[in-house]
Amino acid sequence: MAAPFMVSAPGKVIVFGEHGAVYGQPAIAAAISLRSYLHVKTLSDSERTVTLDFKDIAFYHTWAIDSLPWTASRYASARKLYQCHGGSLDKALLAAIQPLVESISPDLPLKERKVHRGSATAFLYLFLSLGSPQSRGFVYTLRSTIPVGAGLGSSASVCVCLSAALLIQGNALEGPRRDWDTQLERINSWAYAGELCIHGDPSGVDNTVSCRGKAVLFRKNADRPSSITPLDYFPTLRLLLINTKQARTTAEQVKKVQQLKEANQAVIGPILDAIGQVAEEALQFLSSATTHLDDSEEGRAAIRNLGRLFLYNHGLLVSLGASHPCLDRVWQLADTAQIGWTKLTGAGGGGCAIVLPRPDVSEDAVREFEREITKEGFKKHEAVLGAAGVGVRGHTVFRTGPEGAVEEIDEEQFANAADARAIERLVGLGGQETSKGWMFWSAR
Ligand SMILES: Nc1ncnc2c1ncn2[C@@H]1O[C@H](COP(=O)(O)OP(=O)(O)OP(=O)(O)O)[C@@H](O)[C@H]1O
Ligand SMILES: C[C@@](O)(CCO)CC(=O)[O-]
Repeated sequence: MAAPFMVSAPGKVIVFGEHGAVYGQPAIAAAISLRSYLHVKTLSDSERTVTLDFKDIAFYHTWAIDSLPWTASRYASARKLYQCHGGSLDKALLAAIQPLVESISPDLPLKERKVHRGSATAFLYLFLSLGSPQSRGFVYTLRSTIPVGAGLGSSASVCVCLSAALLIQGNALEGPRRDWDTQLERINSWAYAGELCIHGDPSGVDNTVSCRGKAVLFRKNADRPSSITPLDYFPTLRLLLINTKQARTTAEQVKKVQQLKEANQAVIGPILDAIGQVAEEALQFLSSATTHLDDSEEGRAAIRNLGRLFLYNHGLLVSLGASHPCLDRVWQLADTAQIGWTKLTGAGGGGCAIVLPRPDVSEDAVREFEREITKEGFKKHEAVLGAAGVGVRGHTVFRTGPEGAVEEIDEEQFANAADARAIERLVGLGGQETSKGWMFWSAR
């Protein structure tokens, strides 16, 4: 029986360019140290079932492998090539999955049912595309330190984990030690298919940065693959990440902007273009050899310049209706106390804001701001930008495994870890990372 293994992928913040990204404008996104972790256990020959144990959304479901609609998968014959997915989903496969998904969590309120069904759709689509009717049974246990529905790319990191795990199980990856760019493309293309199942019409920026890690400039192209430029020089920016805990879904937010655009192209089109212009200007500025975000007078001026771009970007998103009174409140608190420049991040409508502190702000003022934020019921997350992308842990997954002995992670302990810190301690990654036993498909 194959030994258990674990894959992991990070969440993200969009620093500039959300919503514009859906319409082909550039966006700058960075991976964060909050991550999803997927533990994969192979069952014995006689147990021909596949189980999802997605703890963060309290979703547990088992399917008999023989009962799945294998004949609907157009990939069945091409599976051995593991060809990358195009920009749209296979409608016949989606339709075949639908009855299975509709029977999930029937007694839960609609909102929770939708959450379960989104994840189940993404999983079944990928399992039927990349698995096989002769497949062994598996249990997939997922834990994440990324808050769900907060604009931090939780769904993308889940989709990257599922794609990587299923490709590993299908022997379609050679391991991070060689030709990792091709492998990353493969993982990313299937992760995007998962995102399409959950989000409707996403740009692909979230799964791309989750896959590759660090920071990227992303641009969706209509008629050819998206352009992805790794931003290896991306500076260590100090950002405060404030979660308003106001849940919303990316799919609904993207749809709202789409409807706005359809209703008034003449006004909304230029706003989306301007969002792209801000990202463009930020890129030129950040990639300039003369930009240093240090404590010198020039460094301080550079941070103020970035703050100005935060201001523009947020204002444009507000005019698209992407803000929320809670996000406005974060903005107001940070502005009144002269803490720094605030911008919503991700799809908006709730979720998270990022605050770029002024270069001259005192630590006392930041602490007071954090107290105010907590009083409002918001939560500050500690997140380091520029984290590693998709990774794998397990000695026997690839021929060239990690160096040194790697202890197996106890599935029970992982499934029942009390909180984010306990998960990170157990897996040796995330904020407390030692990364022992982990291998990543990109240079760290
Ligand atoms: N930890 C998780 N476990 C299982 N499924 C998840 C998890 N996180 C996200 N999902 C799936 O993705 C959906 C979340 O999408 P949603 O738009 O609410 O947030 P997000 O991905 O966190 O935000 P964004 O795309 O703006 O960064 C959920 O409804 C669920 O189906
Ligand atoms: C709102 C959006 O631009 C970012 C979501 O993180 C949607 C997308 O690009 O897929």
